Amino acid sequence: MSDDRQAKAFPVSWDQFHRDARALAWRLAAAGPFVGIVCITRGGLVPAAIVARELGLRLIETVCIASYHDYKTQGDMEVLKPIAERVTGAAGPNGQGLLVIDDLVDTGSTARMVREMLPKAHFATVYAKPLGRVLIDTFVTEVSQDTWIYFPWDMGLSFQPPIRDGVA
Ligand SMILES: O=P(O)(O)OC[C@H]1O[C@H](OP(=O)(O)OP(=O)(O)O)[C@H](O)[C@@H]1O
Ligand SMILES: Nc1nc2[nH]cnc2c(=O)[nH]1
Ligand SMILES: [Mg+2]
Repeated sequence: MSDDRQAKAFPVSWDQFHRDARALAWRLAAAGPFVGIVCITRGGLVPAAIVARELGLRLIETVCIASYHDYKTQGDMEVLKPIAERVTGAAGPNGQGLLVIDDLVDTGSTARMVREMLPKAHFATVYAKPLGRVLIDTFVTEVSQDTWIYFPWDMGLSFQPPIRDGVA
């Protein structure tokens, strides 16, 4: 989503993210068991840590994919690091028993690419937009396609001018 005129901002605090990632873990507890996690970097690292703690999983792998090279603009997908054979070897055929985690699915391009690597894995995200949600087995909150989610690791506290100062 790159049209700023339509974009709705959805800022997520650390507290909120922790609650939502825990809610994801509750849902995944009923969908497992899983032999390990493959998190899609970088956004998947934080929810993967929370879910791994809740589900007692210690085999954690990354698949490193870059696509949004500029803020809000998706470019060519690049796999910077594939999934280690040692991890796929611990799972069933085609990734059966592996849990793939990302922070969100938007257009679905990232999830689609990882799905090709692990067709039978269970895909989970904390947030989902309509275009990509069909690719995800478990998610917590759906937001509209014209929403931009701001994660707590992308934000900081800043001064807000009093409302009165903005009133003409
Ligand atoms: O469904 P899509 O349209 O593919 O978009 C979703 C992906 O975009 C973001 O990652 P990004 O590529 O920005 O990299 P990052 O996780 O390193 O921030 C997000 O973390 C997802 O991985
Ligand atoms: N932070 C963030 N990254 C994204 N990548 C694709 N969609 C989004 C989004 O809504 N927020
Ligand atoms: Mg990402």
